[in-house]
Amino acid sequence: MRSSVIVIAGEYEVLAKRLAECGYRVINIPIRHESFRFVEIDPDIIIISPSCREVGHIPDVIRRIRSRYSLLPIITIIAHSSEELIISAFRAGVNDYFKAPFDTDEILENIKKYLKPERASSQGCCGDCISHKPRWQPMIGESRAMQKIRSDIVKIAAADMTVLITGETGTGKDLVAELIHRKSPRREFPFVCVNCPSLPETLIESEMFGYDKGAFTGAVRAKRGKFELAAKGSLFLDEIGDMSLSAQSKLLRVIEKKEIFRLGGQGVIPLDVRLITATNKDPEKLVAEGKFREDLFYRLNIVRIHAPPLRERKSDLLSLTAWFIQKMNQQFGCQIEGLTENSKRMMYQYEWPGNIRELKNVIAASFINLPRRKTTLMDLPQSFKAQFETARSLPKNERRKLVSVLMENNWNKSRAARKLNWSRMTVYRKIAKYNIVEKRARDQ
Ligand SMILES: Nc1ncnc2c1ncn2[C@@H]1O[C@H](COP(=O)(O)OP(=O)(O)OP(=O)(O)O)[C@@H](O)[C@H]1O
Repeated sequence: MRSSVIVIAGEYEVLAKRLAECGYRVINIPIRHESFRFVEIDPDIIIISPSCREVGHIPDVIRRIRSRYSLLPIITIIAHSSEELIISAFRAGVNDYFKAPFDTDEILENIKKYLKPERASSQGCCGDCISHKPRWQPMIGESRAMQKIRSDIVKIAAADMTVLITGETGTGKDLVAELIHRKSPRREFPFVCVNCPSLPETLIESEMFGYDKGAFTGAVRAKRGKFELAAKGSLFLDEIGDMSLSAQSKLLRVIEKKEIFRLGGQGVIPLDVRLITATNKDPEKLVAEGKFREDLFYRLNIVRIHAPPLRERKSDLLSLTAWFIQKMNQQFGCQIEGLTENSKRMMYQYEWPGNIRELKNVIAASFINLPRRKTTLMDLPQSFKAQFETARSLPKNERRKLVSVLMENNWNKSRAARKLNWSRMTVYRKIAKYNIVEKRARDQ
């Protein structure tokens, strides 16, 4: 088994030396101007250790890494921290943070916790590859919608068909994909996950189909692509709606021919994988707009599962909250029992645009204040409370809400998007959907 690879973004010589002594392969990269595409490195963990001048970039750096590597453990070391910064780091997806100066042994212990054997043996590069024995996570929720999804998963898993999972961001599509694999006859074989937008255009073929030795300058040894790595198992193509048109045509060819060729390879490799794809976009709309090939869409949309937004299954809020609190209790060595009635009320009233991921991040951030027995309103992160207040002050009707925020912000779409906690694309989409025309306040 190869040694675990630890990337340190920024400087921390003492720690780097100690990790190397412990047998880890340590790679140091700069924080600034870094693309965070670890194509060759395939790290097991990343430690972000910024200089004083770089501290403010932490949330952005974490977000950029997270967008490509949804499962990669990220730890940050902060010398001059504020509560706000730590919360932003959690919201951006960090797993753990340490305040410098820290005890090196303590951080070593924590690193071990994140280096699970299955991760250390995973292979791959862009995006995350989950190997034969992934750390499976349960799917929490007893709402009618979740019960339906569970029973659909069981039925779909047994039928070896291509699946398309749709749903807003953070609704648990990755989890659904993992469950389909886990319950399928292919469960003993790999579940390989590819984050489509993180695959650079120039590397798509070598990453997906692999290459033989000497296929191009620098190909000193043969490499298996994702399709081969997933042999007899499942290949999960996440964020398929963001795949370029040229990548789509390559994928279509493989699906139609049911075979792949390695770059520079002679033989044909028959395809034996189950394809699972997911998108947080509306695939029919992408097809209508010419952004997604219709022929490919029909090949992928054989069985469909839709993960509903959290606002439509609020009865799951309490069990999800309890689950995340329990996980954080283990992580931080706390014994929090749950939420106070006021906190619960606030959680119920909120619409959760970031869905379960947002809920998880809010709970994680509430641990910063190390609540005593129950999480009070005081413990909930300030940013969440501000978001809640904004949402509450807006009209319920979505069109009216959007118009009112646009007017408030002088029709600046970026500011309106920030205020609504939507992406700019969502703002533009909704403007089109509701036929909103920029007018003076009195005309709307
Ligand atoms: N039902 C659930 N029970 C427990 N945890 C969940 C559940 N659904 C989602 N999560 C957790 O919420 C987070 C977001 O889920 P996931 O990454 O699967 O969402 P997604 O829909 O794939 O998001 P995106 O479209 O942004 O990729 C993950 O940490 C996941 O483990």
